[in-house]
Amino acid sequence: MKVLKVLNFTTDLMRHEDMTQNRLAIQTLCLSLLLILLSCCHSLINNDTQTLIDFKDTVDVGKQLGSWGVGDPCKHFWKGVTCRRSRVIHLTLANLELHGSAHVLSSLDQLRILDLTGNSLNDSLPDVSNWQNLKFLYLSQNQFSGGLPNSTSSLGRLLNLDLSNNNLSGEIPASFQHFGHLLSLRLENNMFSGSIPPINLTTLQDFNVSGNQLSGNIPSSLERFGSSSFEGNSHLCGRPLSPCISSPTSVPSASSPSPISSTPKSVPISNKGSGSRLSKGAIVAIVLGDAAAIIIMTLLFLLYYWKRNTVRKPSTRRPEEQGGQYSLQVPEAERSRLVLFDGIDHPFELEDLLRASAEMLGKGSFGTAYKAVLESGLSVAVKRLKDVSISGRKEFEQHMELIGNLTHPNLVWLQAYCYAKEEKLLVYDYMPNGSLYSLLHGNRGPGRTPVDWTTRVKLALGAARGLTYIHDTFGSHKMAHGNIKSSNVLVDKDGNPRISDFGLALLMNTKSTPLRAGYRAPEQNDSRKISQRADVYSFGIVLLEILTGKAPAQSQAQDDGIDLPQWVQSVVREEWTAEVFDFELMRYKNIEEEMVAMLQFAMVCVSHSPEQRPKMSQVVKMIEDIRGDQTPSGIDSTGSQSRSPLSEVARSSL
Ligand SMILES: Nc1ncnc2c1ncn2[C@@H]1O[C@H](COP(=O)(O)OP(=O)(O)OP(=O)(O)O)[C@@H](O)[C@H]1O
Repeated sequence: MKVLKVLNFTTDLMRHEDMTQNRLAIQTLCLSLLLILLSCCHSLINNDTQTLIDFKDTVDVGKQLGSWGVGDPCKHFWKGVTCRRSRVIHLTLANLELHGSAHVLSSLDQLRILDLTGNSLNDSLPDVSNWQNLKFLYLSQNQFSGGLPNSTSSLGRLLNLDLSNNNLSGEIPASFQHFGHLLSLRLENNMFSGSIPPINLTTLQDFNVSGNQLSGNIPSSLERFGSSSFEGNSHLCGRPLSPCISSPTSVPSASSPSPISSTPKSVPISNKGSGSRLSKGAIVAIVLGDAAAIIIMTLLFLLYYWKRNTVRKPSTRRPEEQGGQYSLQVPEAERSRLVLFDGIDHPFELEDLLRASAEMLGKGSFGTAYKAVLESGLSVAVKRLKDVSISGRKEFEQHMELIGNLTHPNLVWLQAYCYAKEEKLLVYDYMPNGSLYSLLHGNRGPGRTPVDWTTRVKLALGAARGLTYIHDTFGSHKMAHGNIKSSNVLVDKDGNPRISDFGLALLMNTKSTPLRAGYRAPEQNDSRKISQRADVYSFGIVLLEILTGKAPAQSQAQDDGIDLPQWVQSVVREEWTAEVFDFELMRYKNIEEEMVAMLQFAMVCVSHSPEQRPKMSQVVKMIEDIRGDQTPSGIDSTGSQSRSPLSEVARSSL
């Protein structure tokens, strides 16, 4: 109706000859278009909001979603809800005693992550046909029943699927074979029956169908997963379980072959009885056709290489040799390779990046970072990677998908990436306010602006939330950041902290951390293996930096910094505890207790034994508790340093 009205209006408009009337009409037309646009957006926002409210009404028996219902979920805090461009993209509601059907969620068509783990949701699984953008689906430890929905094939972009520990039944759909990005498929402890379809995905790292009612041969493509992935299915056989035994008495069914005798029938090469042999003419035609196709392909191939080598020879000089200029080596043929992630406010192309004015920000463990200002005025940070350990394009792209889907407000978002033979570029949001490292340790001389306690707590809390999000999102994979340090906590234009460089430690070398000595957990000194517990250790060091104002050692030699946990312990033992805190903090009144509480917890984070360290979610809770609702503390005009109660409380905890 609205569109018709606009069309009629446009026709009317053309009949007007008077200029003033025309102008008036154009203004009204723009206004009506704007109104239509606004009403569309409004109805979209309302749809997601209404869906969430309906879901709460259906399942929130334990009243755990108290924050839901006030205002807009994308503008106000609704527990577990993350939005992008006013649409709900993440819904993470694990362990909240939710009970009932989740069907209503099927209309959230922009979801990237849905985590309903550990509730008591029942009924059949929701229709998934709208979830085409979904990357992570965690529905384990509920009471979902029935078969997988017919629309499962819509989930082709999934990275992780966990339906374990439910009452699901029916067959495992063969469409999983087409989930080209799937990293983890967990279906254990359900009632799935029939045979396992021949899923052959090179991407798959984690697979479990144990504790079901599956039967028949284990497909050879899945043998590489250990026996624990298949145990508890009494009719399943073949490697890595015991071999299938042939028996003349068995009669296997088509859909669920028995472990006894499952030799596939051979397909006849020529069907002699049917009289459908090819004629001589047909054979000659096929041979000629094939030959022509091969010749054409060879010519195209030669043409491509001739063009590549004569028309455009990419420079092989590094930018350093070119006087530090920003010059990227992306051959013409590979320029379409810039992949932008969904929801970018100002899309751009590789050409825009190549034309942009740029300055070097610095060199890190993974390569060189530049600030690039595009002609549109947009500033981005471009990271030019060196020594990428992942060599294949596909693997690189999958890794980027993983990183690019993390969109927590306390992470530096990856906007785009480019994979070319000579160049691997990552494009991030540009953070104009430096890093926590530069705020704490930069320019300690005259003219320095001190960082007050409220700001320090805000930065610590935001960074902890960002890291918790990384750990929670990849909980089942035990993925970690691997390079937590104050220079990787950047500050955005609004003064909010954002963790940078997530996923790079995994990209450069799947086993080791690039961490500098002062941030490295004791167990990493030998193995260098990254883990969530080691991240907590590194985060503990960041907390100690915030409290003491001192920088940790950057190298084993330790001539450029100190072993922070050791230093704190030695200071506290010598009873001049107030000295442990940054002298800049001493002018703020009434913060001693908060600082001491934070110090105690930071020291638990840097416990020698990984098991004694808290989880990041506990760190967040601790910082939230420390601050409570207190308003920023005022400056003590006397500047006096308080020793009590620091000495007693802090010493007793260390
Ligand atoms: N998104 C960004 N916005 C603004 N500045 C950035 C951004 N990413 C990196 N930088 C800055 O670029 C410089 C180099 O950063 P880079 O991350 O490459 O190395 P690093 O953090 O010093 O060390 P590492 O590689 O071990 O993390 C640093 O000064 C950093 O603050």
